[in-house]
Amino acid sequence: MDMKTSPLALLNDATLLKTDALIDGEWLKGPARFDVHDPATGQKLADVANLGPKEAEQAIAAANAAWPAWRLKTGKERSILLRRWFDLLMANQEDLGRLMTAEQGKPFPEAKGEVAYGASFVEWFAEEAKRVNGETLPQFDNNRRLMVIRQPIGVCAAITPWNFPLAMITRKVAPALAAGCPVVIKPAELTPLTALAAAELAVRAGIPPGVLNVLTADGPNSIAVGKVFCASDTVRHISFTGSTEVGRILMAQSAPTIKKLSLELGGNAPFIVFDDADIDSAVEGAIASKYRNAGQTCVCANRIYVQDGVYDAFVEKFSAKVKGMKVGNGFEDGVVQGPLIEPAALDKVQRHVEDAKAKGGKVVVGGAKLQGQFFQPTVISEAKGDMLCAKEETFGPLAPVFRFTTEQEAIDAANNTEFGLASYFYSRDVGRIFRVSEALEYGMVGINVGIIATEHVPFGGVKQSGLGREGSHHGMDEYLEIKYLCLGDVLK
Ligand SMILES: NC(=O)c1ccc[n+]([C@@H]2O[C@H](COP(=O)([O-])OP(=O)(O)OC[C@H]3O[C@@H](n4cnc5c(N)ncnc54)[C@H](O)[C@@H]3O)[C@@H](O)[C@H]2O)c1
Ligand SMILES: O=C[C@H](O)CS(=O)(=O)O
Repeated sequence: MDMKTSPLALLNDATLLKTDALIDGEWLKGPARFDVHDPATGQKLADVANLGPKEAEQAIAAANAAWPAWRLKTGKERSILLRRWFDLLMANQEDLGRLMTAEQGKPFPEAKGEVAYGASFVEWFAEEAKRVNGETLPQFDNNRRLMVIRQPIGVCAAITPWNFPLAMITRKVAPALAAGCPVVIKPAELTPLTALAAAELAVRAGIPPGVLNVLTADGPNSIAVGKVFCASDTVRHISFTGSTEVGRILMAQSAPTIKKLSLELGGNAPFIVFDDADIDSAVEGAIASKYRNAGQTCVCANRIYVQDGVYDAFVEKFSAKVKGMKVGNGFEDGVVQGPLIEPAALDKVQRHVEDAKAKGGKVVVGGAKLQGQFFQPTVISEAKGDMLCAKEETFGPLAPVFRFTTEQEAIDAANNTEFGLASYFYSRDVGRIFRVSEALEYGMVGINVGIIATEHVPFGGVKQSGLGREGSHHGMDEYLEIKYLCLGDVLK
């Protein structure tokens, strides 16, 4: 690695560049290594420990050994340690952002924003750790007392994606630790550096050895490690964020051990603009939702539906904004769209563009790959329901704009997918707002807004977008088991 030209040469704290895996408080070089590259330049950034099934078993054993002492801490004691971790994440926001832009590509300001977003889950669950309350119930016999307690589920495995290298980790690890569970994290092979730096800060915060383990692995070893997690009786909960396809695999692999699963999977978000919408506000919301992280988010607007009466005005205003977007290296001033994560991602966007054009779509802006792993921000008008971009998650900077006439037509089109994560619509008619909100088959609905996620809301989907919720007080439930106590002979 040529540190002279590497973006990581500018880290304020060079010791945050961790490349070994963390198991039981020890940094492990591992039996092999895999390379991590900068998607903007193709430059090698580092090589990282490439662990497999043997080390996965070690990490599970370490977590299980650390669990008794961790669960015996009071919620307040765990809260204090999580708060220290939050403070360290925020104190190192710039370095974590730099690592993230280097390995994932998102613009530096956006990366620093994700650090604050990811840290906010640690802050939130530091507080929730103190609120794991139980219940007392009316007795059915005066000689008994009935109560409900909630206890940590046990060793958790977290498998996370590359698009939010910190937030998708803390959204799982923070509630798990708060609830009293130890965790083994397997971060995406494309973006391990941010995860390892966050783990280093957790160690500095005083999270004990074995409570938080980070197992880095390349693609093939990720599959092998996943199988170990699924087959292990010690691992009681797998929290996965990633594609629906992999979610299905993990669900099937976990069936023999009846594991609790939290699945945050793929999306295909509709973004509906009605005639009565504030068009300028709808354009702003569509830009924010569609092109954040170069369109590589699970809640990006994937299909934009615009009612006939405002279709031309929306396409004109929206396209004018898209034309003005600056694409480039995430460290360059003014860049709002960085590279896509890998060549296959560009191929998928290009495939969706060519398919749309072949089926009558009109390219209004962009439509082509640029140098390297960059793709033009793209708008296609006259999009139709038989196009690939209507049925598949594009996961790139392509905005297909569909025309519709009636409210019911928009609802039916929006719901015509196996996915059900995020959805959006713009209207200022109160009756329509309630009719459409309640008719959309999605876990989340943005109304007159394009960005909806924050740490204290229940984030998650229905249908094949997943199981469970992350964030909010609901996020603790994934890591807690309910136990009913029936106490007899209490008056003797
Ligand atoms: N619902 C959400 O909150 C959410 C958030 C972010 C991303 N996503 C989804 O994730 C996808 C993009 O992320 P991605 O490309 O990293 O997804 P992916 O499913 O390819 O990979 C996600 C993680 O799973 C691991 N993995 C892959 N195959 C595996 C296997 N057979 N066994 C065990 N682990 C395996 C990968 O190494 C990675 O760590 C998109 O579909 C996006 O919608 C969803
Ligand atoms: O892509 C997945 C993230 O969950 C998106 S968000 O930042 O939480 O909205």
